[in-house]
Amino acid sequence: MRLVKTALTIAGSDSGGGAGIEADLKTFTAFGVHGLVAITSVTAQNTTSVTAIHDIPPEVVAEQIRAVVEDIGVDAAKTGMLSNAEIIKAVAKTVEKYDFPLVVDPVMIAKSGAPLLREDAVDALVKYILPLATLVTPNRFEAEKLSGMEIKTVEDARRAAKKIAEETGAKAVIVKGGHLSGEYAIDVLYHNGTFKEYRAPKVEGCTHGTGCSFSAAITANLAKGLGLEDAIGVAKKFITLGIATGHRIGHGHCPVNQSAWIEIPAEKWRIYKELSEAVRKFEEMSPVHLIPEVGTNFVYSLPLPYARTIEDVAGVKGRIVKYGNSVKAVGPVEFGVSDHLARAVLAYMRFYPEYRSAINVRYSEEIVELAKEQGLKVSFYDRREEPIEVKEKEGATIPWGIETAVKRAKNRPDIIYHLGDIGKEPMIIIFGKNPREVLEKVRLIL
Ligand SMILES: Nc1ncnc2c1ncn2[C@@H]1O[C@H](COP(=O)(O)OP(=O)(O)OP(=O)(O)O)[C@@H](O)[C@H]1O
Ligand SMILES: Cc1ncc(COP(=O)(O)O)c(N)n1
Repeated sequence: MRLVKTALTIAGSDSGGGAGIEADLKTFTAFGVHGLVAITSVTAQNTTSVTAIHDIPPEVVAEQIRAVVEDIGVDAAKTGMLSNAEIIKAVAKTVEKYDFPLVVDPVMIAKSGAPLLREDAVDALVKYILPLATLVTPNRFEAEKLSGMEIKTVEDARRAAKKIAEETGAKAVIVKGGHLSGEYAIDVLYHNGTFKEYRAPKVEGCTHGTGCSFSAAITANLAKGLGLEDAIGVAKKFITLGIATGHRIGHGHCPVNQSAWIEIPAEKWRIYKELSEAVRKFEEMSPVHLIPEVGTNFVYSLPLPYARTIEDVAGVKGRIVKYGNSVKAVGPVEFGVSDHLARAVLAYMRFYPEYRSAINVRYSEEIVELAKEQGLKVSFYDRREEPIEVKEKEGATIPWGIETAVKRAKNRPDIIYHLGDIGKEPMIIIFGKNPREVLEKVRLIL
């Protein structure tokens, strides 16, 4: 029995790795599905433009499909860029022999504006491929072309989805709302005579390859056995995260980040383990004199671009407190449990992205002097210099303080302290790349 599920993408290659086959394979991997490919066309492409297109002979496209279906087996398939009518006919003739679910992303024009489907091939797509589709995933412009209607609102999208399904014989149609105006990205599914909406807040981010990755995510989840509506629900979460966390590469439309889906949970687990271990070691050191009145926290953040809010930073729930002659973590390591120190590390990471961990300890002149003697770089900020507009903004003091201290220092400071204010205890914060490095600095001042 084959334990791993397989998904096949029949699509073009994007040398920029943002869309096409490359996006599909990364998406399949993110869902733990083994990816198979039938390449239809090789494009020379980056984030700004498509500069060459070389179509693969139709019989070679068909043979790639046959080769993998007959040996490995395909649990679900998708099509992307099909480029010309001959390839479309060859693909239709081949896939109709098999009974796997088929998601059709009717790719027509790249985000950068280049046509990826010949004008005269649209009819072939409608005639040969759409009748075989389990789901068709047009964006606004593709849906306008396929339905012959103008789409400006979600209501228009509903009518277009129904019309495309009824006229082409596709089993289901989802008209995507990425190109519609409004604060939500709303996709409208028409399936079994009913409508369902999928919505997510529109995010600022990277959108090259969204359509490819979205349809690949649906395909992967169909391969895993989810029903169509559930598969789309997962894909919607996946694509929203991928857009929000895209790496800003190239000079044009940056690509969706397909790894975020697995990288964030994996990183969170590593952070949890490393920080828990470091907290245990800190307890063993029993540094009672380093614990301030408000307690100590010890934090470790997700790397950028995933570190966005305090929810992305792990800390000790209830902080670390004095307990007789020892120190004790009140609760376990969790994400989103630190406020002040998490803000400090997020602010510090804006200048030094690799420095993701920090601990706060009691302020005293001796500790600061000792740190300097040990070769640690020290900087500070003065809460009395805080501008009024910063004071009035909730949660803005610490980022302002860290920025001020970082800018004041000639070199990267290992330690930043402040002398307190009315009702605010003075404090020292020690930064490091990871909890282990932070502990080494704590040892130096012990
Ligand atoms: N800025 C955004 N924020 C959140 N979701 C978005 C955004 N833009 C697009 N989406 C979602 O991404 C998915 C793909 O939609 P889109 O309309 O961008 O497809 P597309 O134009 O085919 O993509 P592409 O051609 O870039 O590959 C849909 O679920 C859509 O709602
Ligand atoms: C090979 C290939 N397939 C599909 C797309 C569409 O993606 P986008 O509209 O995001 O450019 C593309 N640019 N290249």
